[in-house]
Amino acid sequence: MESIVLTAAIGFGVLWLWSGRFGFLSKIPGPPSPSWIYGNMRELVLAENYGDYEFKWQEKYGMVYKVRGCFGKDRLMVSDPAALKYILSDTAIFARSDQQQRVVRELIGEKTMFYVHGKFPSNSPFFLLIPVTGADHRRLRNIMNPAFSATYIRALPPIFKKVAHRLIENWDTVQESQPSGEPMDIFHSLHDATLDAIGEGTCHYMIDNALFRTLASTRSKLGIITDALIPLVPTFLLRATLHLPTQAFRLLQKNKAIASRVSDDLLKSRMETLKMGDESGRDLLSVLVKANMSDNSAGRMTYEEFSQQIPSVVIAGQETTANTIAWALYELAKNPEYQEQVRQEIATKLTAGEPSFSDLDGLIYLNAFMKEVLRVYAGLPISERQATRDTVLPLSQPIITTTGESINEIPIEKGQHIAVAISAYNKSASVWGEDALEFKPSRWINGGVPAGNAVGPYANLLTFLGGARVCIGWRFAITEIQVILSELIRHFTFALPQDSDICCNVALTIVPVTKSTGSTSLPLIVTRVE
Ligand code: HEM
Repeated sequence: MESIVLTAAIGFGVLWLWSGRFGFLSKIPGPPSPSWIYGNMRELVLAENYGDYEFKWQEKYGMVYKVRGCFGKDRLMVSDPAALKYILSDTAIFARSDQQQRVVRELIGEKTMFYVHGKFPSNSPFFLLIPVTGADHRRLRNIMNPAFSATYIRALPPIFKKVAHRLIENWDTVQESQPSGEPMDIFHSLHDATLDAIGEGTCHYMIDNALFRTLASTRSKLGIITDALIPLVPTFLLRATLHLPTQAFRLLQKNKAIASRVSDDLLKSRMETLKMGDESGRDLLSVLVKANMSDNSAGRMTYEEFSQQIPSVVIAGQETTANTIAWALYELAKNPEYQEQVRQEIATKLTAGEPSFSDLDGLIYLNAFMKEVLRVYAGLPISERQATRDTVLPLSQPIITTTGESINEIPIEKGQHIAVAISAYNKSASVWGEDALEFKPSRWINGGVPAGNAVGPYANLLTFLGGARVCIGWRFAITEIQVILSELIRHFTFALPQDSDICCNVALTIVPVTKSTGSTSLPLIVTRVE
């Protein structure tokens, strides 16, 4: 009996691994795969600088091509605007991949807005039955949207300015304790600052930095294999693994427990305020607590849903924003002239008082620079999707198949993995021109950027994705970056140490890594402006 079950399981596994190998996708061109185990994944995610291979593949094969994943599974890399719009518009056809869904469910829970969607891709041998639908995602977004609207975000610059000044004090203290001109690692303190900004900007609450430490670490060969195997591992085994006593898993469990305790405290204290009749709060916490107390089923949020949204927002918004500011300071350190131009602009256009929305919008050089950072250093370079049913992907430009046909659309089979190539879209020559790979803030001033027909919500960038799952916090992030960057540039100059050897690695988001030490860090020479 045992041998029958074993043979059936192996047969099923082999079938699953080989499924799709002879479909239409076999005609889509792409780079040769150097390994059956890793496919092209090592080139994709372990490149010394993110995109070393990917951007060349895009140049050679165009905006839709095929790469091989682990164990021979094909995936489609997509940066074609028409295809992207189609993929991002309908979460019922293109859901997050089963690998991502399982990780999110174990790390946060199945009520987080990252998790809820339509049908689940069901070609995985252990596919899950999810008791929620796309309607739950829409309901959660509708409840949360007012706390991320332009009207609410307009109130945030003073909060972000306070956060920036705490960071400035922190850097002053570090500077006093070290010889002048010595490099200072700014990476981790930026993460603490963006955690403060999210806590105060969404809940008027200071999240304890010492407790909620970032998990940023880079990817490894083992991580690639683990990612590929996750959809195949039974849930009980996955849960048991996450409780293994390794440093990373302990930190993960601790963060989860803290997030749940913080949510409890927040709910209780804000409920008290509301019961006392103060309904004036418009921040995310007030919006969520009011929804939890609501009698109207369309606008109601259960306690479980409430407690999983706060950690989701922190996870989504802390690292992405901190890394973007880190890359901005790195580029300023590389471009001393542009840095001085931005500093002059801030000195003449921003008073020492509270910056308003329109003051921030009027900073031409700072905004051009920020857009270029968001374009070149898209925080999340790839987002995975999986088709929940057979469909046809439209293309804005025809591609030539390996059999020589010119095609304007690609048939997609249920279960197909799609990589939404965010960073590649932002660097595509057909969208941004021949100098797309260069870091060039002036393109935003001289009118060299595409107008209209945007895929993403801001400046035609895909950095915040687009469609139904567009980043809910994109306005929050833009305002936060504008305020924190302008205060840091006003108070400090930034220069690269002589032996600087920073690489751009991918963890989940893209992080600066010092090549000689292998550590996630960004040492810069930071000097007070007198
Ligand atoms: C530069 C900073 C940021 C970048 C580059 C960024 C990027 C993204 C991207 C690409 C997604 C889509 C992920 C996917 O579907 O695979 C996303 C979703 C999300 N982001 Fe952001 N984000 C940033 C800042 C923020 C901030 C500050 C917040 C909150 C305060 C936030 C909250 C969220 C949430 C809750 C989602 C999930 C939306 C949903 O599934 O409906 N993000 N973000």
